Amino acid sequence: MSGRADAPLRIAVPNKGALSEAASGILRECGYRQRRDTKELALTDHENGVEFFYLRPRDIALYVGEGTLDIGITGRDLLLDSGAEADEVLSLGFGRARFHFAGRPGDRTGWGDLAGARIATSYVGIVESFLAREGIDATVTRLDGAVETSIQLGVADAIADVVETGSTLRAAGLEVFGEAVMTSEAVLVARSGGDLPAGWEVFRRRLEGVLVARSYVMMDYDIDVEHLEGASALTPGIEGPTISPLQREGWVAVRAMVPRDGAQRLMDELYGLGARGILLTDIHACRI
Ligand SMILES: Nc1ncnc2c1ncn2[C@@H]1O[C@H](COP(=O)(O)OP(=O)(O)OP(=O)(O)O)[C@@H](O)[C@H]1O
Ligand SMILES: O=P(O)(O)OC[C@H]1O[C@H](OP(=O)(O)OP(=O)(O)O)[C@H](O)[C@@H]1O
Ligand SMILES: [Mg+2]
Repeated sequence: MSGRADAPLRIAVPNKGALSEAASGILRECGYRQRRDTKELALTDHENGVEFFYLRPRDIALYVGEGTLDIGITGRDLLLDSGAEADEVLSLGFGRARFHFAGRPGDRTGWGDLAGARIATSYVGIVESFLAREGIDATVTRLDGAVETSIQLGVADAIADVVETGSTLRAAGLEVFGEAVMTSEAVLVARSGGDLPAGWEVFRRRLEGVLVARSYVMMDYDIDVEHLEGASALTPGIEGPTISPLQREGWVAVRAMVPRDGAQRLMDELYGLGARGILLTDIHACRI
C-alpha cells in the first residue's frame, strides 16, 4: 500500500445486519459523514479524507485481506471464519455474541458428543477449524441462515451459530451444549503486515476517543482537604485528579474521569467519606 500516503483512507462498513447501525453510529460519533439512505453503497467524506464502502460484513475481511480496502468493521467471528489475511486491530464493544453448538435438549451434553454428527452452520470456517483442533470427526453442512430449522427438517443433528439473547434457539426448541466456541464483537480489521495510509492514525485515535468516552464518565465533587487523599485514591483519573481551590476554607473541588461501570457505587463511597456536590456527566469524545 506504499505510494498511497496521501490517498483517502478506504474503510469497509457493514451495509446491513446486526452490526450495520451501530457501526455507522460510532463513525458518526467520530465526526465522519455517514450515508442517510441504506441504498447508498459508497460515500466520500472529503473533509476528513476518508471513503466508506458499505459491504456485507461477511465479505469485509476478504476485501481488507486482499488490500482492496484499508480497514473495515466486521465481527470477530466473521474475520475468523473468512480465513482472510487480516488482523483485528481494535475491538469496538458492540455486536457482542457467543458462538455455540446447539441441538435438541438432552441429545448432546458436550463437544465430545459431536463425533459423527451432521452439523449445519453459516460459519463453516470456524466449525471446521474447531473440529480439526479438537480431533472430532463430523460432517459440516453450509447454510445461509435460519440454521435452527435444519434440525426439525432432519438435515442436521446439531447446529453451530451465533447466540445473542438465545430467543431464536428457544423458539426452535433447541439448547446450547458445551462451552462457547468463541465470543465475538465488532472489531476493526486491517491487512496482516500491511502499511496503512497516514490518515489511519487519526481514524484510530478518534475511535479510541469515542470508546473511552463510552466507558468513562466525568466525576466532580467537593471535599474537605483532610479527606482528599482517601478520595483521590478512589478517583485517580488518568494522569491524576484535577484539584481546584474552593472559596470555602479547607475544601477543594475534585474532577476525574472514572469508569462508567461502578460509578454509582463510587458516589456512595465518596459521600461516605464526606464528599458533597457529587456530579456525574457524560463525556462525548476525548483524546487521552
Ligand atoms: N443477534 C445477532 N444475530 C446475528 N449476528 C449477530 C447478533 N449479534 C451480533 N451479531 C454479529 O453480527 C455479525 C453477523 O452479521 P450479519 O450481517 O450476518 O448479521 P445478520 O443479523 O445475520 O444479518 P443477515 O441476517 O441480514 O445476514 C456477526 O459478527 C455476529 O457475531
Ligand atoms: O440469540 P438471538 O438473540 O436469538 O440471536 C441469534 C440469532 O440471530 C441470527 O439470526 P438472524 O436474525 O440474523 O437470521 P439469519 O439466521 O437468517 O441470519 C443468528 O443466526 C441467530 O439465529
Ligand atoms: Mg443473520
